[in-house]
Amino acid sequence: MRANENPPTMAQEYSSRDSDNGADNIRPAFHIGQHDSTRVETLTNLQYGQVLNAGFRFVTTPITNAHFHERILKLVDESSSQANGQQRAGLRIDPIVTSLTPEDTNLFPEVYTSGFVGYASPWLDLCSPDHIIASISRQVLNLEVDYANFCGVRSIIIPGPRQDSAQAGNGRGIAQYARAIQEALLIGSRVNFIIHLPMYREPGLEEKVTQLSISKESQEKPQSAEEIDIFTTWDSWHVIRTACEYDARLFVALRVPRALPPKELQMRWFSEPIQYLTYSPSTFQTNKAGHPSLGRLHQELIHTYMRLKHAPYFLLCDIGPELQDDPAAEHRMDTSSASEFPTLSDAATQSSKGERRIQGHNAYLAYFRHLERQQEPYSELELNTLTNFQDWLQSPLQPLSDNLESITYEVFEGDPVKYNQYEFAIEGALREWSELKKPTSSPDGVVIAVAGSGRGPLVTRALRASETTGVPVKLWAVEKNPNAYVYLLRQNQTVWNGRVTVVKTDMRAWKGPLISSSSAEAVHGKVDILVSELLGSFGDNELSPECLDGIQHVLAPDHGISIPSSYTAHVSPISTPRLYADIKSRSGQGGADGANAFDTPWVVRLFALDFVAARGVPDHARFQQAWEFAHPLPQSTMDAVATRRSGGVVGGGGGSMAGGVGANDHNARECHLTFVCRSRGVIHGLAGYFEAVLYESQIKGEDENGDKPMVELSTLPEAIDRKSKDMVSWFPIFFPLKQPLYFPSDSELEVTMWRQTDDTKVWYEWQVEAFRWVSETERVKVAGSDFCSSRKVACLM
Ligand SMILES: C[S@@+](CC[C@H](N)C(=O)[O-])C[C@H]1O[C@@H](n2cnc3c(N)ncnc32)[C@H](O)[C@@H]1O
Repeated sequence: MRANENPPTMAQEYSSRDSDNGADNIRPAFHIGQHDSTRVETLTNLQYGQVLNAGFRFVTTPITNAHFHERILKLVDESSSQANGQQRAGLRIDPIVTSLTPEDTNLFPEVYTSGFVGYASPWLDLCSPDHIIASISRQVLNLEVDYANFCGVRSIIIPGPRQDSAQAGNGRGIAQYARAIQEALLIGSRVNFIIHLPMYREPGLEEKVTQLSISKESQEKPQSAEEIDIFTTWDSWHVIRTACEYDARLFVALRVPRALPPKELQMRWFSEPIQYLTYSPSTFQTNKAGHPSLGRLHQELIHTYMRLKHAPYFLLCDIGPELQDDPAAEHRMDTSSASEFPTLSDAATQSSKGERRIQGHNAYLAYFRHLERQQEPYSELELNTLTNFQDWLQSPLQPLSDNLESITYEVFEGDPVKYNQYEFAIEGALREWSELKKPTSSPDGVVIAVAGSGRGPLVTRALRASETTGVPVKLWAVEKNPNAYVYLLRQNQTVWNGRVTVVKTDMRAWKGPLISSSSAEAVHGKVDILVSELLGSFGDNELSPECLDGIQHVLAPDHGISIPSSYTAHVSPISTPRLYADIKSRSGQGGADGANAFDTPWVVRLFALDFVAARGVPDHARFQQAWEFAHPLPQSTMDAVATRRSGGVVGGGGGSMAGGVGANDHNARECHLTFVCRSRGVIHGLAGYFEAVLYESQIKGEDENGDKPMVELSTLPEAIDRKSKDMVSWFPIFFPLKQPLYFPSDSELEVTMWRQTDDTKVWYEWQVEAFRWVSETERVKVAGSDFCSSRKVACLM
């Protein structure tokens, strides 16, 4: 995990224990709330109790009532006639919505109010091209937000932009909507804002929401299937949250459609801050027994979303329960309209909603409880570690310049997969030594040095490999951390039976195994197998190349090998709005982490993300290799480095790269990669991974296919299961962009990265540009990120 801080543990409320069958299975818990779109007044205490008794955890409430709606409609009417006169006089005076009166609302602060989720008036039209309607809508929203905030309501759902209004004026409507939300965020300073949006706009299913006023002709014409652009709702959301600067109090309530869109869009939403998944009767199908159910794809979607640490809640809309004890409820049923929300301005459309209040509505809730029980239980690893670390930003470790604590080593040692792979690799190498009769640097056996031994787990594995293969070894443990050195000495006494020689030194200053110190000058021997684990989440970011270069001179020149023998860094551009918001809020805070929050790569278990690059495009894979390092370096490179360093002071033949101008130039790298993106989107940075070849056998035809077996590590999502399944020692690294970079559909994202080095430090630089083909031969740049630099990622000193 390369973790030096721990996230808060997964709260118990995020999981449910299955005690039905006596098993101790913990699985994601479903929090299910209820929304009734015909409700025009706050629930009474009794009604609230009924909803809870029916098995719901929370319920939505209107903030204002029908009286207020009527007052506003009157204001719209009056203002519209006045506006005609003003327009003729060349004036534009916006009407003023006066404050709420006790008649305008039934919501008052009560002990249970914080259990309510406010639902802003559905008849608002914040995008309206009619400035009177837009202005009144905005003012009403502000009043409702302010009042709900006062009452202690902690979340308010706001119906998303009306499509017909939003489309008017070339996106002006959405901008207007976004601006109104931004203003409301300032007013309701303690409230979370949740924008209720469909996953995508389904032609013909566009809700006929009642409005303050809009002419019938402006209702959109039905779209044909080919015309559907499934990203338009996401576009609107992107405009809104961008205008609100990724405010941490802004979320989405996602209306799940009956026909799910392609995975691409599902994953796009997965990466967004979804607070609720909302379902109405139309989402469901009926099973053979006549009960509501959801198809396999819907179940998969729920399963995927429920693995999130902050999993969305479910909001069941218009499925009951009937609140019969309230006389007004009956009345509401009779007068509600066929549209989703009641209107006073269009009585003609009113009809009974009785048919939508399906009998046996609790079947929906029962079905969701059934789905809850179907969720796969968390594995031990998920429960104790992986879920907690989801999207949790950590500073990369710097084991060279810092001395790690025992607890950090303990975390490393908790992952057997890495150590198993190392043991296989050492076994393979030892077999090679015995089968090919390779020379050894000591008469007592193959000389193995574990460089950077930590508390010694690789030493233990090397001893085990020797026992398994029957190949005798001489073992050296080299560690610069003085505290870990004490631990290693103790391990040698208590566990390794004195079979290991422990040396406390920076490996770059080590002169090799001491053969004799009796004469005036100490004699040092060579090492046959150099084992090290100095890899970071991006492979080279913990300075493995520099450290190994520095110790290479102790390796037997003709036959010595390094485990690992090579490692590669890989990147992919990703959309991670939640991480962006997190980094943005840190960057405003100052402090060690905050000041340069965008100039730092972060180690993070990326989870709520969307890989924007297409898969399977020849030469433009979703994950691409940035660069590679291999060990040992060819002698010619070492000679060139030595020449460059010749002016510097390097103690006793050590290989330190420090001390001479340009001595580390050979470890600089650069890459320029092109990623193809079919759908439009936004990226917030680059996900970084690594792969390492620990050992590749020199004995041909050794495995069942006659190939040379390879022992590898990989953190790449596409390869980890094949190469090092269940390995959790490393989480990915994230290179953030200072500003989100939006790109149109069919774009190419060009990523340029540098591994920079001088004689004291190593750092990364990165930049992304978006291009689009405008003809067969011409490509134009459509967007570009700032130039980003980690300034200093790791110190060589
Ligand atoms: C990532 S830890 C691995 C520890 C151990 N091998 C394991 O797998 O648990 C890297 C270790 O290398 C040590 N190290 C890093 N650079 C070193 C250097 N230049 N010389 C000696 N030790 C070094 C660190 O102190 C740390 O103990």
